[in-house]
Amino acid sequence: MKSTDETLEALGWKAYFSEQIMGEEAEQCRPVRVMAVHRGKIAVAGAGLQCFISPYIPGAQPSDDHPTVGDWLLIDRDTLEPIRVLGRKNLFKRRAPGDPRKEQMIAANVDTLFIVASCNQDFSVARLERYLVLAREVGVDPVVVLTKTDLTDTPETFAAAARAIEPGLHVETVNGRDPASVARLAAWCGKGETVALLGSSGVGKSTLVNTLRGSDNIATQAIRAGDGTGRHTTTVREMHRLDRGGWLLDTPGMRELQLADATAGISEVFDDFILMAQGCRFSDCAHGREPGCAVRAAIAEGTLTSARFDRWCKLAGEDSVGAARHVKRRR
Ligand SMILES: Nc1nc2c(ncn2[C@@H]2O[C@H](COP(=O)(O)OP(=O)(O)OP(=O)(O)O)[C@@H](O)[C@H]2O)c(=O)[nH]1
Ligand SMILES: [Zn+2]
Repeated sequence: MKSTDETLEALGWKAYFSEQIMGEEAEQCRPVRVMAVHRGKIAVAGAGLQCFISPYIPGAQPSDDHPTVGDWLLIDRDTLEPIRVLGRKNLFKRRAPGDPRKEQMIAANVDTLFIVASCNQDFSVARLERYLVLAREVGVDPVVVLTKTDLTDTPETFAAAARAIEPGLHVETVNGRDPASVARLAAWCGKGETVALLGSSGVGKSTLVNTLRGSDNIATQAIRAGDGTGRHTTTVREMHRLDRGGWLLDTPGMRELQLADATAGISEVFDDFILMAQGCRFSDCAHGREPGCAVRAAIAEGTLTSARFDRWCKLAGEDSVGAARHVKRRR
């Protein structure tokens, strides 16, 4: 066990978690955040505490929540044994490679998801929409971060295209290599805030991570030192401290998340579209040549662009089971 001057708030403790602990439990247990998951042990941090403990909760059922990185965990004050995982704000998971029936947890309790894209020929509204679907599905607030502003004369054109996806969507343009420019993301990276990043290969995620992490990673190093195995501990999943006091959950699994992991979220990004489709004469309207199709009418009137309609069809097709089910439920 190692003592630190870390407070729970600095680790991301919020009312959402404290409200889950009642009288007796509060006396016998203390909350800690899971900072890293290793084989057979987890690194946890609490108010004035950093240590490695066993991830196995005595008496837990296979269906119970098991600790993953980002989780808040109650541990026994005396034995440091894990007691239970607190209810999560959100959970990133994916189908386990090799066994699609199994789910693999990636990260929990993320406050903000940076959806990263670049201001160049790789920019794609359709791709951004997919990531937004995923953010909605997971229940995390998205911020679109458009990188490589230094390589274009018109970053605002890209930003405008992204903003048009959804009213109120946060879109920021940055030069990922320039700390002064990345400072635009400060509001989401402050003390106790947890962020994660998603985006295609080459858009500048690693560059952004390096700029956001800034100088040194004191907390992680302390945990590693406490482990006694130095810097080469095989870390499966880990939280990284950001320069501004926040935390970054950056794991290989996070970056590989696919739309297949999102199911019902499509309907939220395309909420207006789905409402419109409820006006079709036939409940199973395919919005083709059917009479009384409200969607075709909206396209003709110009209230719905055919490009957006095409994107919805494409997304709904890729995720047909989930999307169809969700649309039906809402009728
Ligand atoms: N000019 C400029 N180059 C950038 C910017 N951000 C990233 N790059 C460059 O773009 C290339 C790809 O950046 P990475 O940070 O490796 O991209 P990534 O998203 O982590 O890519 P993967 O590791 O494949 O997922 C590198 O050569 C970076 O130096 C930027 O804002 N401006
Ligand atoms: Zn229709």
